[in-house]
Amino acid sequence: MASFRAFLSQPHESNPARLSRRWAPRRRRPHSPNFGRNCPVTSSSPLRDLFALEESGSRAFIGTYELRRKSIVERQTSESNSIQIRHTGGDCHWEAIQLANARESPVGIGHFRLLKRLGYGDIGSVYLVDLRGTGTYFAMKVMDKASIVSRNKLLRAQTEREILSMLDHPFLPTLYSHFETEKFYCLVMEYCSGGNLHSLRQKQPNKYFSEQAARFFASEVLLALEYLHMLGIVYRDLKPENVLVREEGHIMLSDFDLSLRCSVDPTLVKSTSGRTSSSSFANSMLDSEHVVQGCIQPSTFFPRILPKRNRKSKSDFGISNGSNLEFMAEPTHARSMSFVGTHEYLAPEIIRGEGHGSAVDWWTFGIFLFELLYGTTPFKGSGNRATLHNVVGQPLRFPESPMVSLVARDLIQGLLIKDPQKRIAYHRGATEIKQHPFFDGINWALVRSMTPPHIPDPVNYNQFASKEKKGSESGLSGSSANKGSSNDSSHLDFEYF
Ligand SMILES: Nc1ncnc2c1ncn2[C@@H]1O[C@H](COP(=O)(O)OP(=O)(O)OP(=O)(O)O)[C@@H](O)[C@H]1O
Repeated sequence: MASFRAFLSQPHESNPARLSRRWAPRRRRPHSPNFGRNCPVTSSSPLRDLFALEESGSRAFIGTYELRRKSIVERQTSESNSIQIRHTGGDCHWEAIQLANARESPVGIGHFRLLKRLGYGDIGSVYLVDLRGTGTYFAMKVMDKASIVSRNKLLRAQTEREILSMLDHPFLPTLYSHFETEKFYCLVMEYCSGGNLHSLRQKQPNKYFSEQAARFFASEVLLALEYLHMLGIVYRDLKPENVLVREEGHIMLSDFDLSLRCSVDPTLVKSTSGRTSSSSFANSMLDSEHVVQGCIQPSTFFPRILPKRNRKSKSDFGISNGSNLEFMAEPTHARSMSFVGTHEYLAPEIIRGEGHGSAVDWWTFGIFLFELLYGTTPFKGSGNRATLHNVVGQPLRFPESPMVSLVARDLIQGLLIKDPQKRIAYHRGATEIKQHPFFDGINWALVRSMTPPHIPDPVNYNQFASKEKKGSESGLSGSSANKGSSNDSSHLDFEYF
C-alpha cells in the first residue's frame, strides 16, 4: 500500500520550505487571511494574542507563552515604546499551531476537538475543529487512508496537499498543518464560516445575484485563478459550491484535488490596446513580437539576471516610449487528457477528449459568471448526457430575464467560445479579462479592501464551549475519535461517505 508518509516526503520543486509531517514554520509568513477572525481577540498585536490565549484557560501553554511574552516585551522595549504591528497582522492560528508544536509532540489529531461535520466530498470529510485550549478554529479535512487507496484516489489527495502547501493568497486557503494517524490523513486549513456561493445564491431573491455582487465575487475568483495560473496550477473545478465565503464576506476558493500542475513561463509583454471585449478579441490577440524575453522565474518571482550580452536596454522593452509592460503567467502549454470536472461546467475540449489546458478555467469562469447572474447554467440539459451534448453542440443563448448588461454578456460570450484558442484569455490569461469593460472601476490592487455584498451572520463559538465541557468530562479526545470507538452521543466520530 502506498504510504502517505512517502508522498509527504517527496521533494517539492517549487516549495523548498515544504511542510514536513512535523510542522515547520514557513519561510515566508502568510498574508494573514484570518486577521481578526475566529481568534480570541481581534488585535494584530502578538502580545495581546498571547494574553488572550492565556485567558482562554490553556494552562499547559502558559509556560511557553510567558517566555514568548517576555521576549516580545523586551523586543518592544528595546526597539521602540510603541506596540509593533507586523505587516502580516495577527493571525493567531499560526501562533497557536506553532506553540502547540513547540510542546513535546508535534501537532496531531489529539490536539483538536471535532465540533461539527461541515460537509464531505469524494475523498474525505471536513470538520470544524478547535485547537484545544487556544480558542482557535480550523477546518480539518479528514481522509480515510484505506478508502483512498482502494478507490485509487491517493494521487488526488497528494495533489491537494501539495497545492495547498504552495498557496499564500487572500482568496485561497491557508494550510496550517497536516499529519496522519494510523487510519487517516488530515489537512488543517482555515475555516470559512459563511458557507458557499451556491447556498448563498439560493438565498437571493429570484436565486440570482445583482450585477454588482456578481462583479465582486467574479473579481475575487479571477485574482485567485490568476495566482494559481502563475504557480502553474490549472484549477479545473470552478463552480459556486467550491467558492466559500469567509466570515468577513470575502471569498476563498477551495478543493484542489482535481487541479492540474504544470510548468509556467512568466513573461513580460507590452500591453496592447489595454481593453478587451469579445468582439475586439481577435484584434487584441498577443503579437509574438511583443513578447519580452522571459525574465522572471516561476514560483519564486525573482528576476533572473541575464548575462550582460543578453541584457536589453529600457528602450528594448519599450519603457522609454511610454508603453506599458504587463506581467503574464498563463500556462498555455499545459495539457491533460483527463475527463475531470462537473458536467454543467465542463469545457467542450474536455468533453471532446482532445486534450485541454489552462483555458478550461476561463470557460468555467464564464459558466460561473452566467450562473451568478442568471441563476442557472447555460447548457444544462435534462440529464448529464444532454448537458454534455449541449456544451459541445448548442450555441450560447442568454435568457430574456433577468436583464443583464451588455458588457456582462459580452464578457460571458468571450469566455464561452467553444474553440479554446479563440477564447478570451487564452493567450494573456487574467490580464486580458481584467481589462474587459465589465470590470471597469475595479481597483485590482485593492479588491481585498472592497466591501463585500454579503456579510455572513457571526458564528457563536460559545455554543461549542459547553460541548468541550461535556467532551472532556466524558473523555472525548482526538484519539478516541480516531478509533471511532466512542459511544457517547456528544462525541463526533469520523464518518465517511
Ligand atoms: N475551509 C473550509 N471551511 C468551511 N467549510 C469547508 C471548508 N472546506 C470544505 N468545507 C466544506 O466541506 C465540504 C467538503 O469539502 P471537500 O473539499 O472535501 O469536498 P467537495 O468540495 O464537496 O468535493 P470533492 O469531492 O471534489 O472533494 C464542502 O462542500 C464545504 O461545504
